[in-house]
Amino acid sequence: MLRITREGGLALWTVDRPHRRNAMDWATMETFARAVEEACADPTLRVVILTGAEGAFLSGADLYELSSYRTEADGRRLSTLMGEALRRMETAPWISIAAINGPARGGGAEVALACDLRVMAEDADLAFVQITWALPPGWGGGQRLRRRVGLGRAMELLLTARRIGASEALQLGLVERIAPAGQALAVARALAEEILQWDAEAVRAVKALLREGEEMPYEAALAAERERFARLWAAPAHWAAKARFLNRRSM
Ligand SMILES: CC[C@@H](C(=O)O)C(=O)SCCNC(=O)CCNC(=O)[C@H](O)C(C)(C)COP(=O)(O)OP(=O)(O)OC[C@H]1O[C@@H](n2cnc3c(N)ncnc32)[C@H](O)[C@@H]1OP(=O)(O)O
Repeated sequence: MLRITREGGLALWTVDRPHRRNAMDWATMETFARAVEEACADPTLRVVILTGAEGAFLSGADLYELSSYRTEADGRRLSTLMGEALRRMETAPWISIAAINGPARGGGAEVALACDLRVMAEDADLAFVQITWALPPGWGGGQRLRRRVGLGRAMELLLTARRIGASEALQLGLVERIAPAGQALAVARALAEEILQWDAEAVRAVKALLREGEEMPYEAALAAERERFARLWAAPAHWAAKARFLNRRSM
């Protein structure tokens, strides 16, 4: 199951199947996909933290349940359901943070990569183990990994399925912050609070311009960035922030 709690503009999504090390069964994947859609329709949501229950992040898809789904159509249903949900998360107006609190395997590593930001506990690890199941990645993790670490390194990680510890993950640019053991969620919350202090429209603009810049020709991305800047220049939040600076000596 996916447990969802909400505190103001922050939502916490916890994959809660500890007896399976938070492997996602169909019901959890469908709930996850629905949660992404509903979150995209909620203008008050600003940050989603995604984590796993009881010391594991996500161990991918549920290998027990999936062993009864053997056809190509089943494979397509699986890669479409999660592939589309993760893509939607990338274009969502809110910021997603993966709190990697324990092992992330296969599809679990792909989910982490699709988030906007990642905090990883120093004793957690990530592994793209798809090849050990005679599969390539199918939830978009191959493309995301290549864009992040380059072709050769992505090839090496996908073809060895080796475990990547927190300091290597940081060095490779696979995660943005490292947390002490047991503190991934706390550090992710602190990161969320840092983001929540800023103007919501400006945060959305930063995400949008960085995400769209990955997909647009350079000149078009620069033009889109200039346009977003101009729009927010005229917004009240910008002038309120400037007024706080300009008036600070008269207070
Ligand atoms: C189809 C999508 C595909 C993809 O694109 O990659 C996948 O995601 S396939 C799944 C890929 N994931 C894995 O291969 C991970 C397998 N699990 C592990 O390597 C380890 O369990 C762990 C995650 C490193 C945790 O190890 P540990 O802490 O030692 O726990 P256990 O191994 O004892 O597991 C406890 C319990 O959980 C069950 N489990 C773990 N992972 C899965 C899973 N992905 N699906 C179903 N069940 C899982 C494990 O079997 C144990 O239960 P019992 O067998 O009942 O004891």
